[in-house]
Amino acid sequence: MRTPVIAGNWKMYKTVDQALDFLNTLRGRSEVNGVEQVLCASFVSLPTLIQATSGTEISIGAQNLHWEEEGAFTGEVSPTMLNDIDVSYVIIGHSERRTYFAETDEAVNKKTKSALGHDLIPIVCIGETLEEKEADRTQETVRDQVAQALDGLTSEEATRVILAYEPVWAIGTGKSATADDADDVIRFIRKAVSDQLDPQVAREMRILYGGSVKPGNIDSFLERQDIDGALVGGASLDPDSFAQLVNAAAKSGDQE
Ligand SMILES: O=C[C@H](O)COP(=O)(O)O
Repeated sequence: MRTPVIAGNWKMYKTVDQALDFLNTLRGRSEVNGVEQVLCASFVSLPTLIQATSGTEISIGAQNLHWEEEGAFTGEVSPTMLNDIDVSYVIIGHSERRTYFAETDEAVNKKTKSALGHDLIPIVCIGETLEEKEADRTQETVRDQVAQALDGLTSEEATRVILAYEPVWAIGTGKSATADDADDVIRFIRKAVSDQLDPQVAREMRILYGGSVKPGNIDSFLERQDIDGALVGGASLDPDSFAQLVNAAAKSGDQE
């Protein structure tokens, strides 16, 4: 059985004090069993958040990393540095990084390998743009992104990857994919993983949906067998709404 994951992507929101306020309000409100809850915050807040969540069921993730361990790469953060402060997860290849920071599939692959080599759990984002969707190229796009992200990984490594299917047109727009459409694409992704690696990896790999997920629509995604949780932007910024998402996922895990 795959443990559901609710990962909040705080993007470039929240100062250190605001991050701590969030945790203080969240305390005791989110279910601790049967679900992995992850908060992916800015690099600046990570050490404080890790200290504040020590001994709790909340895990902390970064939103990016460089694949090299060290070097002359101004402004970058290495996997070794994330290890040093006990970060557990890292988002890789988010569409905002692909669009605004020219992150390529090749870089996504290098970062994924580097994260795995440093015991970080990569949350690798894939998804089609509106233009690709309208040209009926959703499957082709996600298949290529998955193929390149997982290229060269062993089955054992690939099983540790979490994929997040985030249609770019659904991110921050309030217009989520329908559960039917998300489910269709995620089943297609599972089949692609099975063809590329092996059926067991496809059965064990967690695949999340992301794009305008909120407490009001999370159940429709979680009730689909192939959707293992969500990567959430806007609705993860509020502790009450994040707790509701986590609790919904814990409940969905109970029912399986
Ligand atoms: O990483 C999260 C996604 O970009 C989704 O953001 P959103 O929930 O605000 O649409």
